[in-house]
Amino acid sequence: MTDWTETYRPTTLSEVRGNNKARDQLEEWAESWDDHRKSVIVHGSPGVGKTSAAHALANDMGWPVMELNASDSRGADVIERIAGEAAKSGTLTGGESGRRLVILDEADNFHGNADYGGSREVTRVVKDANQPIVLVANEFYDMSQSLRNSCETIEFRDVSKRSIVPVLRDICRREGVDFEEEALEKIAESTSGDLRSAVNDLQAVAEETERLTVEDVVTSERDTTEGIFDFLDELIKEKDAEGALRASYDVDETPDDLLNWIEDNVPKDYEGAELADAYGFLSNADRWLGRVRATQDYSYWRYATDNMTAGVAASRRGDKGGWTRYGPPSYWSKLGRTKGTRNTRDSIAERIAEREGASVATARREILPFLSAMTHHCKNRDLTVRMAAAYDLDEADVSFVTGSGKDTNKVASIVEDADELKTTEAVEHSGNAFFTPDDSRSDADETTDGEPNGDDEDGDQNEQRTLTVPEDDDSERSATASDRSASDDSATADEPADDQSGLSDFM
Ligand SMILES: Nc1ncnc2c1ncn2[C@@H]1O[C@H](COP(=O)(O)OP(=O)(O)OP(=O)(O)O)[C@@H](O)[C@H]1O
Repeated sequence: MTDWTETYRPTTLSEVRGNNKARDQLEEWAESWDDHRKSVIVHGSPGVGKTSAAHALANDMGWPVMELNASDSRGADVIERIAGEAAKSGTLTGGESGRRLVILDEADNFHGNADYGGSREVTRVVKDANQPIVLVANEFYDMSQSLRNSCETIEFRDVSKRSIVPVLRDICRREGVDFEEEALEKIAESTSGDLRSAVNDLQAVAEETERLTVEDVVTSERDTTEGIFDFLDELIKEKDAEGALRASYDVDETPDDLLNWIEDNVPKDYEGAELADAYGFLSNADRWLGRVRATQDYSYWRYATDNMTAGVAASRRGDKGGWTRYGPPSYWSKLGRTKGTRNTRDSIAERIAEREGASVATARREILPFLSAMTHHCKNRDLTVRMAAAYDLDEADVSFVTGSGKDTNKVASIVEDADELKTTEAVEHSGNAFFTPDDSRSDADETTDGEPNGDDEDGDQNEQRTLTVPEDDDSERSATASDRSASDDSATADEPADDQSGLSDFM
């Protein structure tokens, strides 16, 4: 059976769904390339169509493609030869115009890796290019600043459920699969903005059934996640080090995902010294995973797995009983997985901790994810400005917390306003915690209203602070601070960690 993600890969830009703005920008970039001669970085989460868009663009423009993948090629000379030559040569077998499109996939993996010549080499090639180059990356900030500065930037957002469903519907029709509309919605919902996963899930379920129903989707979800819940129980509560390692062999998760699952759930049962020890092992595991990413040497996975399983089990002190509500890893914890983002995250968490009188761990695991959800894409501008002022956030920080592009005017103007706000008395002398999302309503004006009204006279009837959190271009979701105390099993792309206790407990 052919892979549907390949069969239904967009061949023209108009088939790239859910990122209209980015798509238009890409087209514009290509059409005006002769005038500006800049390369472009296309970045965003996995499976949202970045690489497909680059290929579709080449197709639309009639440009042959030359693709280079960071992990396939070893050594600076290879980069030089392929990207350099291709970039310089206007006469190679190009299209009618002599143009060809160079696609540098996994461009965030070149960074700091001597084997690949590091990012300096790439930056040089990219700067000197005589042909258009698209650099595709998941992690914008894993690329060096000079590389980022020498390129235009286009962000691909997670694909909204609303955009995913029609893609699935279309595939079903073309494959002759009968379906319940709701089943498609369920798939779209559970794949959190990743269109490739949605298509994969659709294919997996559709192959097992005559008519695709919601029940099929739910059953298949349960089958794939049941294993992990049993494993967490064994790891966290029951098995010794060796048993935990063995149990992990049966779990159908990548080490990266497994680490996220463990990291998010271990604090539900461990505390104090045992938790600190467990985190120590998890951060070792994380380092090994980083090494795998940097070198593509998968033999390091073993050390990562040893640490996250045997290490965590060995950290346990005393018996653990009872039933624990484990939950899937949050989008947020996945974000902390790379060095660049982790450093930014930790430095912001430290500032939050200081101001709020909370521990850094609480700031990182509880407060920051919450703020991130509330200021998603800076839509709640007023709140974002106040937050930036309260925690001294610069543009990179604001971009990190909100998910907005760092170089956007929006982020720059927020930081400017925050600087201004910092000089006003209100903030200087407040000394109050900025973050008070509990129900005490003691200083409602410090936190937020949904409107960017800029005045401070709203210490009124804020019974419940309702914040409108935009999900993406075409849909909106609302959340209230106190809603967050209620446990919610479903982790979606932009929701913070499932926090059983409610944030107010930590304040
Ligand atoms: N926006 C989209 N519109 C249509 N199909 C898409 C889109 N995004 C992803 N797909 C489907 O998912 C597959 C994988 O997409 P693609 O490889 O382009 O994603 P990506 O963002 O480059 O991910 P990665 O960073 O993991 O390479 C495509 O072949 C296509 O089937």
